[in-house]
Amino acid sequence: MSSIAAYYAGKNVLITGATGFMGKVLLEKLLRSCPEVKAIYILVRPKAGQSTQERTADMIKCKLFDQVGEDCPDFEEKIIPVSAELTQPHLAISPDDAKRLLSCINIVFHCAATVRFDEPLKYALQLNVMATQQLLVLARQMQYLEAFIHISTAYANCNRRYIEEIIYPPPVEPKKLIDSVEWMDESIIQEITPKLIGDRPNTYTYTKALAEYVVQQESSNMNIGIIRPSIVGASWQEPFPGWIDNFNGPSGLFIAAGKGILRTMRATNDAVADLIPVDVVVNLTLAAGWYTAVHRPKTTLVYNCTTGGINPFHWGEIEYHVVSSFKRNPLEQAFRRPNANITSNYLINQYWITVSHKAPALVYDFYLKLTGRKPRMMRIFNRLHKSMLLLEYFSSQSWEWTSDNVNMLMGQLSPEDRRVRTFHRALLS
Ligand SMILES: CCCCCCCC/C=C/CCCCCCCC(=O)SCCNC(=O)CCNC(=O)[C@H](O)C(C)(C)COP(=O)(O)OP(=O)(O)OC[C@H]1O[C@@H](n2cnc3c(N)ncnc32)[C@H](O)[C@@H]1OP(=O)(O)O
Ligand SMILES: NC(=O)C1=CN([C@@H]2O[C@H](COP(=O)(O)OP(=O)(O)OC[C@H]3O[C@@H](n4cnc5c(N)ncnc54)[C@H](OP(=O)(O)O)[C@@H]3O)[C@@H](O)[C@H]2O)C=CC1
Repeated sequence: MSSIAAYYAGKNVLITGATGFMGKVLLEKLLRSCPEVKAIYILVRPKAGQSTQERTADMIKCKLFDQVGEDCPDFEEKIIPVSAELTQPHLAISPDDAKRLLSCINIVFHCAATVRFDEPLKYALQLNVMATQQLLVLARQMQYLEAFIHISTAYANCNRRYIEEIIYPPPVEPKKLIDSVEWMDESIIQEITPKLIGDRPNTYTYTKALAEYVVQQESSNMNIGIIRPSIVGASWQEPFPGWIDNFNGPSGLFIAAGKGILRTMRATNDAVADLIPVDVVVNLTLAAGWYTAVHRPKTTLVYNCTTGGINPFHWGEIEYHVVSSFKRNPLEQAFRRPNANITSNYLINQYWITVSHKAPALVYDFYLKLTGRKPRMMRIFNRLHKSMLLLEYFSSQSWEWTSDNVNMLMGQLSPEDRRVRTFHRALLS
């Protein structure tokens, strides 16, 4: 058994955000690669009329868990759903559940967050910063806690071009901001948000930067690790290639291009597209949990989980591969044949948006109306244009991240672990 799997044997793990894209993959990999893990507690909020238990039961039916179902048929018994709502006081965890968590948890992986770029600042603060503070309060009381791993983003400091594996001073003292927004009317907060976030593009990156600072300041004597993934895409190898369950980041735009809807997008051809497969991120995350608990670094280590510095890929190449892949494997019910082009020129992009997005949408909606059907194309294009506007910031420029801690972590792995947990070699190939 690899030393990482040996470490997690007999341990009780807590995951927040386990129903999310990355959280699911983390849960699955832990169950499959560390079969001796004792229990995995997952904080799951009731949602859309489903209880915590019902949501969990539904979640593990998804294809992602097929492999672990074959390898470890009783894996479900290791998953212990705990009802929580991270924006509520004490995370809305019942006193009994809290007592149980305090008495047994050895490692925490904090994945839960709002990743929306257009999230109102107050909510983004509540979930990405205040919930993290609440979780740290809980973690500090855990009698047997060995490591607390916080999932941040490589773009938390995207207002810098060169980003080291350190926690930068926050744009504002989080407590001051939290106290101010407590009493402010939503409309006032909305008014001042652009000024507050300053040279960051959205409330997401802003609050993720604040969260890192809070983790550093409020972790007292806990062993902390911070993971900063860049743009997380579909799985590369595990449990099978190509698994993803959302339209976030470029994924939605790739689909829109494959459906022949997206024909033009503002991006810079030679800007680095720092995409990283979700299974590679999860392998690094589990390795960091092991390293933090076993080697107990004196300071909080930050891991820039990025690819641009190791095996750079560019948006111009993405354009080529996305279009050629969908030409070879066309999507069903495509609106048109895939033929997307990126351009860094605003006017050219606006021209193509008019000619190859809006005009065809109007014509097609007119045809739908004529044939007694509900027009829908313009609505789809408006939603797509909103996504594109929010994502352009990230596809029009490049960043450089150091990766000394990631390299160090790789160096600590045994040959067996390197085989089981590719998070570096994969990027070199
Ligand atoms: C040849 C092609 C070339 C392409 C070039 C690509 C360049 C693009 C580069 C991109 C870089 C990305 C950099 C990310 C860096 C940071 C990473 C991280 O750290 S965190 C993760 C990132 N977070 C996000 O990606 C959230 C971004 N998304 C949002 O904030 C929202 O989705 C938003 C504001 C864009 C839209 O919000 P709404 O409210 O209008 O829509 P909603 O509620 O999200 O979704 C409504 C429905 O539309 C689908 N949808 C959402 N986005 C879509 C999309 N882009 N394409 C298609 N469908 C989409 C959803 O699945 C949903 O479907 P239902 O109603 O549930 O059935
Ligand atoms: N995807 C990416 O490209 C990247 C993601 N990250 C980071 O990785 C982490 C996970 O991201 P990702 O998996 O993409 O995000 P998702 O949006 O897929 O998942 C978010 C998770 O947080 C949970 N959550 C949200 N609000 C609450 C709440 N109020 N109470 C309890 N749980 C809640 C969601 O639960 P529910 O199912 O109930 O909504 C879900 O499990 C985040 O911290 C993000 O910043 C970093 C870099 C890139």
